[in-house]
Amino acid sequence: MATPHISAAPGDFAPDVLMPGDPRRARHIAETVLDDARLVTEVRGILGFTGTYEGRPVSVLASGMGMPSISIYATELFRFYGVRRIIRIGTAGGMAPVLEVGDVVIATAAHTDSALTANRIPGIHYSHAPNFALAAAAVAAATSGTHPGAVHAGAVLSSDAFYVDRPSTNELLVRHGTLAVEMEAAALYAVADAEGGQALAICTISDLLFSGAALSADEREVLFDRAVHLGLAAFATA
Ligand SMILES: O=P(O)(O)O[C@H]1O[C@H](CO)[C@@H](O)[C@H]1O
Ligand SMILES: O=c1cc[nH]c(=O)[nH]1
Repeated sequence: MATPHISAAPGDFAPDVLMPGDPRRARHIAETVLDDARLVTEVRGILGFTGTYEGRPVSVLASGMGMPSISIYATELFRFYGVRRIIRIGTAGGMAPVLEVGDVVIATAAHTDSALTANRIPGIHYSHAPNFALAAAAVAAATSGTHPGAVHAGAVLSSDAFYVDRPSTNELLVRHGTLAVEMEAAALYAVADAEGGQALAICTISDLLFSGAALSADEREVLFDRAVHLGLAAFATA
């Protein structure tokens, strides 16, 4: 049973899926974190693998960039492949001055400028929230000492645009507690709600909007191990 965007066979995906934006990050996770990982789909170069982690089946599938793209993959996984939980392993731009490059943000809420989710329930300002058990388990793993390093929990902005100049909007968002900007979490949370699944986004800060500090593209591809292990801990304990 292939879908328009996934060529895997029934049963190829585990119920738990890690979802980075970048297909090469999906391959890196499969090759360095999972045991016995095998490629299960590569339509449009969006790579998906299934293996095990500490004996539990886990899949990893790239989402591509932006809310339309992650909405397609998350919907097809929940609706047609029996997937129950998706954790986005993303990068994000740091907005709040407390953040440093390499910090991890567990997205306990996602604001958005996108009409994609606003149109789901006309007239309603939809609340984009992760599954509470997954978020609580990731926060607990972050504070357990097993995965040291700065981890923050709070709201992100899921933006439709990467290249956009809106300093006053960003300032207001930070004043209202927003930590970082990325481009998928809100849509993932809305799809999970609509499809009866569970979702969470854990993002590594790849650059700082207020200082210009940034990871290189190569570093962005691999420097998210802490986020991956927090996600795997959340799957195991939620
Ligand atoms: O690194 P990923 O997971 O793709 O996430 C961030 O990076 C991309 C933009 O460069 C957007 O997808 C944004 O959300
Ligand atoms: O600034 C950034 C960095 C990563 N992802 C984004 O969407 N924005």
